Amino acid sequence: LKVSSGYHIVHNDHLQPRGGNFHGFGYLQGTPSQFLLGNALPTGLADTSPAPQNPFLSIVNTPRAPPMPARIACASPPAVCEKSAYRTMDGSCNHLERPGLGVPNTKYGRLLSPKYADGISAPTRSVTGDELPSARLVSLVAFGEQDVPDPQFTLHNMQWGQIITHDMSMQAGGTQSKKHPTRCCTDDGRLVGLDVAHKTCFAIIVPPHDPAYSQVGTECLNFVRTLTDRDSNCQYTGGPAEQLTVVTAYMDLSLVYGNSIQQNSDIREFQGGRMIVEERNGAKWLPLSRNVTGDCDAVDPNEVCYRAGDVRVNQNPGLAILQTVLLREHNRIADALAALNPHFDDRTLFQEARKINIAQYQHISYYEWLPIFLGGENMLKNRIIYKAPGGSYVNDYDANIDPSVLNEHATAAFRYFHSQIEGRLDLLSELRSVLGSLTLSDWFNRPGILEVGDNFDSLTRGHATQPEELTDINFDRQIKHFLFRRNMPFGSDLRSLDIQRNRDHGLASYNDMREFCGLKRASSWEDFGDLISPQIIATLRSLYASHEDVDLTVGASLEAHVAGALAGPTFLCILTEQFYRTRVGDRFFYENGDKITGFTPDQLAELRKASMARLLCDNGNNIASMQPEAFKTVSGSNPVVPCSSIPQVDLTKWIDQNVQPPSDHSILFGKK
Ligand code: HEM
Ligand SMILES: [Ca+2]
Repeated sequence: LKVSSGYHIVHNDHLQPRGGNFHGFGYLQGTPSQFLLGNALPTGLADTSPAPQNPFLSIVNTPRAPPMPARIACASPPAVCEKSAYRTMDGSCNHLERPGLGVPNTKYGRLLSPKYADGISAPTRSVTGDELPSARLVSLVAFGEQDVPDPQFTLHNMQWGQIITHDMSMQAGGTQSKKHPTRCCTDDGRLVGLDVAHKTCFAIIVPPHDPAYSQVGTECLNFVRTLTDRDSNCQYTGGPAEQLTVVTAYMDLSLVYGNSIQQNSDIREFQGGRMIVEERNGAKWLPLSRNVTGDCDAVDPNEVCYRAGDVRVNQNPGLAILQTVLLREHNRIADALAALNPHFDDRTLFQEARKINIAQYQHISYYEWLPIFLGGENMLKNRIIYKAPGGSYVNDYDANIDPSVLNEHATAAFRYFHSQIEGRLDLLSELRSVLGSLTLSDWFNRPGILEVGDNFDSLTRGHATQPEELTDINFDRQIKHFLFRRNMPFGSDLRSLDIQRNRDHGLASYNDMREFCGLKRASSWEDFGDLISPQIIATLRSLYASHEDVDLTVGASLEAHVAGALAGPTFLCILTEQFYRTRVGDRFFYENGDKITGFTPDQLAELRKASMARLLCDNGNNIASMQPEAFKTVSGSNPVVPCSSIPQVDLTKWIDQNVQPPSDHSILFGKK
C-alpha cells in the first residue's frame, strides 16, 4: 500500500484470497465461497456441515413477538434555568437558553442527513435498490480475527474508552444483559417470518457456510432496531427518523451517578455525601441489583449482579472494575472533604465530591487518554486541548456548540475501537506475574467473579499489564462469534452488529463522509486507493455492488491510520469533531473559570495532577504499585513504582476558607 507520507500503513495481507483473480463470492447463487472456507476459517471452528439444500433461509412462523416493553420516556427539562454551581443529574440547564440539550431521551446529532432506503426510516439499501450484503458476511470477509497485541497500550486503555462511551450515549430500546424481549430469530436460529416479526426487527442474515454458525445451524442473528423520534410521543418534529439516546451526552460520569434524580436516589447513601457501597468479604462493592436474573446473565438469583448509574455496568469484568473504581473514588473524596469541612452537609459533600470526581475524569480523558487516540498534535491544532499550565483557565465555552453525541460518532467512529478488545483476561500478582486467566465470553454479564478471592486486584493489574489488541481490522473471536453466548456454543458478532446498526441508523455512506471530511470523493473503486490498500478494495468490490454502497463503519475502519493517531482520516475527523463539541459545549467543563461553576486556580492546578495510575492505586482493594502511565504498557520509561510515588490531588485546596480548618489532615495523606 502506498499512501502519502504521514500515514501508517495497515497490513491486511492475511485477508487476501489464496491466489488467482477474485471477483465476488457468489453467495446469492448459493455457491460456497472458496474464501470463507479457506482463509477466514478459524481453527477449531471447522465447518464440516454439508451445504444446505436450499441456499435461501428457511423462514418459520412463530407467534407475534411481544411489543417493545415501553415507549420512550419524554425529556422534560425545566422551562427556566437557575444558575447553579453544580450540574443537574439529567444534564438539563447545562445550556442555559436551551435547557434540553444533551439530556436523556433526545436525538443523536448528525453531521450528514440520513440515507434511509425509503427516505424516512427504512434501513439503508444499495444504490441499485437491492439489499446491501449481509452484515455478517461483511464482518467475516472484510475483517479478520487475528490476535495481534499492541506493544504500546494496555487493556485499561481500551476499557476507559468503553467508560467514555457509556457516559456519552446509549441507543434507545436496547439491552445488553439479557436476551432482547423482541425476537427476530427463533431460539434455534431461524428467521421469524416477516409477516409476524415485530416492526423493529432487522435480523442479521447469516450466510451459508459461515465458519462458526453453520456448525450449529444458526441462520439468523437477533437484531432489534433503535427507537427513534418517530416512536416517541414528544420528540418527533417531522422529517426522517432520528435515533434516540437515553443517557446524558455530557462527560459527567452519568454512568456512576445516574441520568436522573430518580436513578441517582437509588444509588446514593444520603449520608456524608456518599454513594451506596455494600460491604462483602471485607471490601466495599457496588450495590446489588434488585433484579438479578434481569440485569445479569445469572442462573442463581443469589449471584452478584450490580446496580449503578448505567444498566450496562455488568457487561464485562473490565468495565465493572472501572465502574467500581470510579464509585469508590467518589466516596474517598467525600470522606476526605467531610474531614476537612466538618460543617458541610450531605448535599454539599455529595455535590463537591461529584464535581471533583468528574473533573479528574475529564482531565484523565482529555489529557492522558484522548492524545493516544487522536494524537497530541492534532488535538492542539484543533483546539481540543491547550497547553494550559498550572491553574490557568480555558475559557472557550461556546453556547453555539451543540453538545449532542453524533450518530456518526456513536454508531461508526467510536466503535472502531472494538478492535482493541482482548478475549483473554489475565490475573496478575503484585509482582506482575500471571496467576491465571479468564475467557471473556464466560464472564459477560457475570461480574461476581470480581469478588472471588483477590480477583479484583489481580484483574486490575492484568488490565494494567496486558496489551490491548492492536487497533486494526481484526476483531477478537470472543466478540466475533461468542458475544453474550450465555452457555451456548456460539453467541453474537459485535462487528456484524456495528455494521447492521450503521444501516439501521441510515448513516451517510463512507464516500459521503470522505467528502464531508475534506478528502477526495471517490468516483470509482480505485479512488479509495489513497487510503485503502488495493487488496482490501478488491475485497470490498466483491461484497458491494457499488463504491457508493460502502458502509461508513466498514470503509473508514479499513483506512491507513494517520501518523500518531489510532484511526484513519475519516474516523479521525468525526472523533475530533465530537470531542471538540463535548468539551466546548459543556458549560461545566472543569477547566472553565466561571466564578460560580468553576474551580479556583489552586484547585485546578491540583486536578491537573489526576492520573489513571492514581485512580487505580487509590481504589483497588490493596494495590501497592503501578506504572505512572497506566494506559501504556510497562517499560523502562514507564516502570512499576510504589503508589506513594504517583502524584496525588491535594484536597486541602477544598478547605472552606470561611471557617477554621481542622488540625489533622492525615486522612488525605494516609494512603501508602
Ligand atoms: C469488552 C468490551 C466491549 C464489549 C463487549 C462491547 C459491546 C458492545 C455492544 C454489545 C454494543 C451494542 C451493539 C448494538 O447493538 O448496536 C456496543 C455499542 C457501542 N460500543 Fe462497545 N463494547 C465494548 C467495548 C467498547 C469500547 C472499548 C468502545 C470505544 C472505545 C466501545 C464503543 C461503543 C460505542 C460507541 C457503542 C454505541 C453506543 C451507543 O450509542 O449506544 N465499546 N458495544
Ligand atoms: Ca453522560
